[in-house]
Parts: sequence; structure tokens; C-alpha cells
Amino acid sequence: MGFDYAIVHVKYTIPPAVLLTLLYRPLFTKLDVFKVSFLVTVAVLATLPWDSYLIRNRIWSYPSHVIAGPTFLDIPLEEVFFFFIQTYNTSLLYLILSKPTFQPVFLRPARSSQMPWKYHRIAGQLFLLGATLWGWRRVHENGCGTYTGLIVVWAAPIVLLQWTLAYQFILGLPLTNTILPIALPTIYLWAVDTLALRRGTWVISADTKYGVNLWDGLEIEEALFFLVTNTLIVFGQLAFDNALAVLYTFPTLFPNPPNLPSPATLMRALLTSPTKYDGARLAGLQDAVQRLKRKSRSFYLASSTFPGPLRTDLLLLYSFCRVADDLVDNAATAEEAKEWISKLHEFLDNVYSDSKSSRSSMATIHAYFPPNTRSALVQLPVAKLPRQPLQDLLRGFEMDLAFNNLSPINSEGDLRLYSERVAGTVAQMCIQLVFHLYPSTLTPSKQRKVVDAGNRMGIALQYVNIARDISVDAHIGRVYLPLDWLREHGLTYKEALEHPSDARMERLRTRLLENAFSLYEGARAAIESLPVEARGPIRVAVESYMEIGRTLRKEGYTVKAGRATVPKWRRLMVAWKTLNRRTD
Ligand SMILES: CC(C)=CCC/C(C)=C/CC/C(C)=C/CC/C(C)=C/[C@@H]1[C@@H](COP(=O)(O)OP(=O)(O)O)[C@]1(C)CC/C=C(\C)CC/C=C(\C)CCC=C(C)C
Repeated sequence: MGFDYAIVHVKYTIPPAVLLTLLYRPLFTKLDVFKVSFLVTVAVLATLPWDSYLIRNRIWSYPSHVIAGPTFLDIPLEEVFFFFIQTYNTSLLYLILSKPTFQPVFLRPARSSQMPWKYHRIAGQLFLLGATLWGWRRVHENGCGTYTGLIVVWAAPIVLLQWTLAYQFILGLPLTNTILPIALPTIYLWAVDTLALRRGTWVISADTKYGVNLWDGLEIEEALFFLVTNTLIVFGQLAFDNALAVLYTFPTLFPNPPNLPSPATLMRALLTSPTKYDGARLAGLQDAVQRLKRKSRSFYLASSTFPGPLRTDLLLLYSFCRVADDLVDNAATAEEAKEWISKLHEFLDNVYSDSKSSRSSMATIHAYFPPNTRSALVQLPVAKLPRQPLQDLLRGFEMDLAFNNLSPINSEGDLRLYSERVAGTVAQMCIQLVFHLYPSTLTPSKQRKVVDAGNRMGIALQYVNIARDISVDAHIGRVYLPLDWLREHGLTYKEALEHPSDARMERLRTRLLENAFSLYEGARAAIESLPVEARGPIRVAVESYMEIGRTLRKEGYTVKAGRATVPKWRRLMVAWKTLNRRTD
């Protein structure tokens, strides 16, 4: 009896598990727990009979002085624990590395005659079939290729199934989602194995191995075993995510998908032919991701912390708000801007009208809006959003048009109304989307209170936005600071437009930021009443933006294109701290 194998765990497998858990803990959703538990269960169940066979046939063995003693199906418990912890560690690494990627946009729609990567699929299948036959022969020969053959015969059919179901996803995703989560734990386990074998923790029988080392101390069979098992785990995660992407991306194929889908539902999603994928929806999502990436670094970072289906809806909402705002802002004349707003109102009339068909809405979109904006309108998740905040948002844009050598913002009340319309509404819609996806246990009146707090938070964010953009806005003939504030500081509207960096304007910026932070302080506790899946991500979205306000309050901040910017490393720090923090 000994503890060498247990010490390998204490030294090499448990510390990464703790580290990865701490890193991913704030983002760990119920769906992640379900996914990891499912894979761990499958991995342990699939490995036990195989490993038991290997041990009983003395392909490998454990000297009695290195294991504690208890076994299950002749497998030392330390080894059973290894299957569990390896699957857990590799799965968590995959979850962390794949988090920044919005995976649904890597689904490929296909026409029946033209399956993307058809030949890659066939080549992969032939290779894995060939490998299985090759392994089978090595096992039958019962010579030095036996152990390799047993690894291949056991793993290749499972990889073949995973490949057949998810090859498009596997081939399309960035390498950070595929090769990297396989390579990192494999190399790590190769290093651990080198140390363990050198110390004789486990021994491979000389008769059933090739006797070839990848490097001194690492047998080729062991190297293959870790590579193959990590591939099984990551491909398992990818197949699972492929199913989730199909399930949550195509409401016409899967209306109201459950938050925790059953294996049967997942299989149905995986078996859905790519010819049925809605190409327009995928294009809309791709446009939305690119739009967010280009236009808002704060919300782009925050978006990756949201769970999949909520991320989809928020991206589509962002895309609509951005397109509408840009159409109005980039219009050459006030007349043109007004026309865009009335077209957008007509769009809302159409999509919220019971009597108009979706075909007539599409016709309006095609007749009125430029091609590069259409996907944002078509994909707006209207079924999950009330009409009122969208309409108020357009009324906020209308207020922008009233700037004409004059300002429509006379008082602090006007500023608040404007900010409520352009940003309070956005916050209300974000919360509606959260409640739609993750039904809350709060009473309707408490839910309304949360929406009200969200509204105030939206106003706070808009104040920060205005404080950041004083110079940029002055260049386009707008000063959003209330006229009575300007008067209190002896400034006329014209002076404020011409001298946005005047010391008095700086004092007004400080006053606006104070208001922003006081609204923020009053509203932030309500985030903790949101469904648990949304709390951390909403905190990140809010804090990443408020960090711009904190930067503006410090002296000597960096300005890019006339705007204060927060360096990437600081945005990441804020996101990380925020995810781990709780407001009281
Ligand atoms: C994570 C993610 C994808 C979030 C998307 C949020 C979203 C839908 C944002 C829409 C943004 C937008 C283009 C709106 C049009 C009107 C506008 C310009 C509003 C200002 C945004 C600033 O964006 P940006 O800096 O890119 O704008 P400009 O370059 O100046 O054009 C706003 C400041 C509004 C943003 C407000 C929110 C995102 C609301 C945040 C509040 C919550 C999520 C609720 C908090 C909940 C509680 C309970 C307190």
C-alpha cells in the first residue's frame, strides 16, 4: 500500500482543477454544470470497462506500493478519479477558451447539393474507420501493438460519431475552441506522465507496447492515450455546443427551447440538416457581432459573459439600436433624419400589428432601408420585447433633431427625459429579455421595481456617454448639458459649442458625472434581484461603461478621436473584479 498515485493527484491534477474552477466560477451557469456533469458521466462510464479489461489482462499495472488499495472493477480508485478529473479539467479549459467566441455564427447553412466541407467529412470518416480496422488487427495480433490497438479500437468509433455529427462546427470554429483546449492539457499530461512513469507509478507491460518513447520517459502509447482522451472530451463539448447553437439560434425550428435540454432534444438539434438552417438569421447574427465589435468595445467584452441564448437576443437588440441611431446620426440633413425616424416608426407599426403579415413587414424593410441595415430590422426579437420602449427610443432620437443653433435641453428634467428615452429604454429592454429567458420568482410589482432601477441605470450610463462626448458632440453642433446649468456658470449655448474644453465646461462635466454616479449607486443593488444567470454579465456591462466615467474623473486620461478611452487590460480587470463581486 502506498500513496504515490494519490500524490500525483494532489500535486498535478487537483491544483489545476481548483484554479480553473476559480477562474470560471463567476460564469458557471446551470447549463455548464449540466454539460460538464453529462460529459464526466459519459467519460467515466465509457472508460471503466475498457480500463478494467486492460488491467485484468495485464496490459498495464500498478505496483502495490504506489496505490492506496481500494479498487472498482479491479481499477484503483485513484485511476477512477483520474478519469473524472481529466474530463473536468479539459472541459473547464474548453469553456474558458471558447467563452469569447459567439459560436452560433459558425453554423453553416447549406443547399442540399452543396454541403460545406463534404469531402473533409468523408476524409475524416475514412481515416477513423481505417484507424478502427487497424486497431482491431493490432489487438488480434496480440503483440507489441496491442496497447495502441486497444486505445484506437476504443476511441476511434466514438470520435467517428462525434465527427459525423459535428464536423462542420469543429472545422469552422477558431482554433482557440478546438485545437488549443486539446493541445494544452495533452502537453501538460505528457509532462505529468513523464514524471509519474519515471517514478514507476504505473507500468505498461513490455510485451504489449512498441517500446518507442516520444521523449525520454514518455511512452508513445501514453502520449497517444492522453491525446485521444482529450480529443474525445473536447469533441464531446463541441458536439454539445453545436446542438445548443442549433437549438437556440433557430426559433422557427425549435420554438421555446428549454434552458436545460434533454439528450433527446440535443440529438434532434444535432441531426437537423444544415439545409434547414435559416441563412438570413445567421447573416443577421454575423452582422450584429461585427457591428458590436466595431462600435462598442465595452459592450463587446461584456457580451461574451452572457449565457448563449441571452447573448443572441442582446446582440440583436444592440444591432437594431445601433442601426437606428446611425441612420439618424449620419443623415445629411435634419429632413433626411426625420424621414428615417418616421420610416422606423412605420417599421414598428408593421411588426407590432396583428393584421399585417410578416411578408408585408419584409416588403417595408426592403422598400425603405439600405441593404446593410436590413438584417438588424428583420432579426429584432419583437416577440420578446414590448413596443413602448422601442417607440420611446425613436422619440429620444427625435429630440436630437431639435438641436438647431438651439438646444431642446433646457433643464435637468429635459436631460433626464432625453436620457431615459435613449438609454433608460435600452436598459428596460435588456431586462425584459432577461426575464423572458429566465423566468423570475419575483412578484410582478418587484419586477417592475427592477425595471425602474434598470431605467435609472440606463440614464446614468447616458450621462457618462454625454460627459465623455462633450467635445465630439460640440463639433456636430450639440451640447447636451442643460441650458440652465450653462447659465449658472455664465456660459451661453454658443460659447459652450465653441469652447467645449473651457474650465467651466470641465466643472459641468464633473457635475454631470456626479449625477451619473449617484443614479448608479441608487440602482446597482437591483442587479442582484435579476435571475442568477444574468447578474454577473449585467454587472460587467454596467461596470465596463461606468469605468469610462471613473476614467473621466481622473486626471490625465487617454483620449482617442476626442473620447476618453479605457485601456483593454483595465477593461478586462474591471470585468474580472465585477464578476467576482456582489453588491450589498
Ligand atoms: C452586452 C450587450 C450586447 C449589451 C447590449 C446593450 C444594448 C442593447 C445597447 C444599445 C446601445 C445603443 C446603440 C443604443 C442607441 C442609443 C444610445 C447611443 C445609447 C447609449 C449607449 C452608448 O453606446 P455607445 O457608447 O456605443 O454610443 P455612441 O458611440 O455614443 O453612439 C448608451 C449609453 C445606452 C446604453 C445603456 C444600456 C446598455 C443599459 C444598461 C443597463 C442595464 C443592462 C440594466 C441594469 C439593470 C439594473 C437592474 C440596474
